[in-house]
Amino acid sequence: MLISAEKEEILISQSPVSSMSVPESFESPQPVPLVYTDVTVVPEHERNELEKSISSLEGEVLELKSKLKSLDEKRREVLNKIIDTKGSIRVFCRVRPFLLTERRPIREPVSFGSDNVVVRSAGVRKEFEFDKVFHQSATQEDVFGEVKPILRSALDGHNVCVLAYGQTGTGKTFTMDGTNEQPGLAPRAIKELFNEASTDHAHSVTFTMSMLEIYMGNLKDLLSARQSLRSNEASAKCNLNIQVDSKGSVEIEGLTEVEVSDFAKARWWYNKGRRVRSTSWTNVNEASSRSHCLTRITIFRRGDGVGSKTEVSKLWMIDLGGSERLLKTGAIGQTLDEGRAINLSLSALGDVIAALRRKKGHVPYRNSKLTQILKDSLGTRSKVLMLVHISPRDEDVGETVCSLSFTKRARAVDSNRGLTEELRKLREKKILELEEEMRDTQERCKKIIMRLHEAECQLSDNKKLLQTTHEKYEEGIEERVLSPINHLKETDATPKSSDKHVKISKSSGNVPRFMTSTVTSRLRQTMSEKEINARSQSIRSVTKTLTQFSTSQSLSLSDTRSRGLLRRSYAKPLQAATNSGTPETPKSEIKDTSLKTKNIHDTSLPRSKMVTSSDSNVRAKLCYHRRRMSSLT
Ligand SMILES: Nc1ncnc2c1ncn2[C@@H]1O[C@H](COP(=O)(O)OP(=O)(O)OP(=O)(O)O)[C@@H](O)[C@H]1O
Repeated sequence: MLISAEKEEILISQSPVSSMSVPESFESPQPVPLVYTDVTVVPEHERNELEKSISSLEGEVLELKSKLKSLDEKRREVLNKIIDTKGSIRVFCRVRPFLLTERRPIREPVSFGSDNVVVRSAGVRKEFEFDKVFHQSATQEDVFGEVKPILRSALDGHNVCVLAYGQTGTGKTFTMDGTNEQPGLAPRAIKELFNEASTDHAHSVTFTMSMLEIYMGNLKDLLSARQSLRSNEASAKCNLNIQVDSKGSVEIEGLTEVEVSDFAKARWWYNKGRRVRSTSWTNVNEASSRSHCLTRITIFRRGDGVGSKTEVSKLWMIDLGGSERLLKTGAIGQTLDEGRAINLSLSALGDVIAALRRKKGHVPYRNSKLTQILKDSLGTRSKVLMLVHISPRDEDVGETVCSLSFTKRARAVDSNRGLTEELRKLREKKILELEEEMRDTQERCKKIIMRLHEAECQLSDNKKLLQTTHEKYEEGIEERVLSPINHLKETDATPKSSDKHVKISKSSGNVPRFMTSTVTSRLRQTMSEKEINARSQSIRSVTKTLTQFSTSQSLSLSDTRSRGLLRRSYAKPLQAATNSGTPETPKSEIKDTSLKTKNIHDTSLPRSKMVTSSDSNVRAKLCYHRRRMSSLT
């Protein structure tokens, strides 16, 4: 037998032989020195390694995902604790700066600290406490920074409500919508949701959006296609009904809900809703100040695991109607009605928040449309953030005191004032510790996500490589095994012109990647080539003594494994020639393991495992391959 299939080893002559100007007339296979080259075994070796690497990467990805899941649960827990310790209903105050058209008084009626506001009017000093006060110089970014944590909470499955409250002209719309240059909370929050969702590797998150307006107790769909109708008709036809399902989840019948796949789409719909709101009121005395505008983002969060449920949560961003006391300003007619409606719903909202804050048994949600809609988002599992806006003007002091009093009710119980100094310090310490734990967990999550991303990329690359390798490998076997004898002839023949090399190079381009030579194998091959060149003279004389390739030593190609071996043994030198960029002609020959080469090298090793080299380094390397090859037998 010429080739021992079990040994997976083939002795081939090296391409440099072709440079020895072998006469074309030389019919019988040219006896050449037998040089073992391990390039024939590298592909098998690499494929095995590829498979091993894939299975180890798959294991790592699973492990990382489970670690990420438990860290994510921990992060959720810690965040929830922080929000609960700070208070699930938080009230901030934002003081509007003086506008260019306004005159600054010598003694400003409103002064403020980091968490309190003091109003002086007619010799009376009133102080109000808040979770945070945003001064006149506070930017949109500063405000958003405080809102950000509860957005994370919305993504974690909690219903969240952000409300802008205050007298007309104090900056509610500026805080919620902002301008193109200074975007407000709503566009920033939507962007942040998309950002956060894109980094969530354990869940797939999708969003839908709805916008509506409550005016005089009627609900108007701001994203409806019917908005082309004139304002009055539209409001009449869009009086939507509020439904509560058995689980207590609130739904508004017929309200348009658009799927938003990215921030650009969400922004487009948001702007559309705002436009509809502002244009529909142009004939009605800027009544937009006397309506509430509600934007709802519904979050659908589904785990990657099989059978995992979809969690649904809502983020409400609400620009409330102006809170001024229209009844006391002598308003009449429609303005009076609007004022009544607004005051009713705002006071109902105040009652609900106060009841929740006091953890009172009964929460009066049914007293207004606004509180009915927000029933499932103002509850115990929800997070509420109210931003009270006040004016710095002297003329507005009365309204300022009213607005501040409204929120005083809302935060009467959990406020710091009710706590002793010791308890207050303890609470602050606990919050700091939790925040530290949160940062640490987030940092660990980030590292795991990075590694997970790397591992997934690596895994997908390796899988592609293995797939290509298999396909090409199978194709190669089919093509070449069809006519093995021709193949033998082809490899035995000495190409006459460079055209032949081009052809070879082209065909070798189809050689599977795992069959291409590695850096190490190319190095070994180069060393072997050098060795051959140095010995070319002695080789010439020796060749004559070599045994001719006999028919009894021909290959049996009925065995598929032998075919595979053959194919690999051919493909590799071809590719090596291509890689080297030299027009070398691979003049490969398959030699019998029993070739009489004893006269070349006196060695006890079987000929198939014999390596010729005078260089000790090469010998050492090749010895290693001898060992490896013998271990395959
Ligand atoms: N923090 C701020 N910085 C700069 N300008 C502000 C700020 N707050 C409000 N303004 C400006 O004050 C004016 C009134 O603000 P805005 O319209 O937002 O008030 P509003 O409370 O929403 O009024 P309405 O109830 O009528 O809708 C706007 O011109 C706005 O640009």
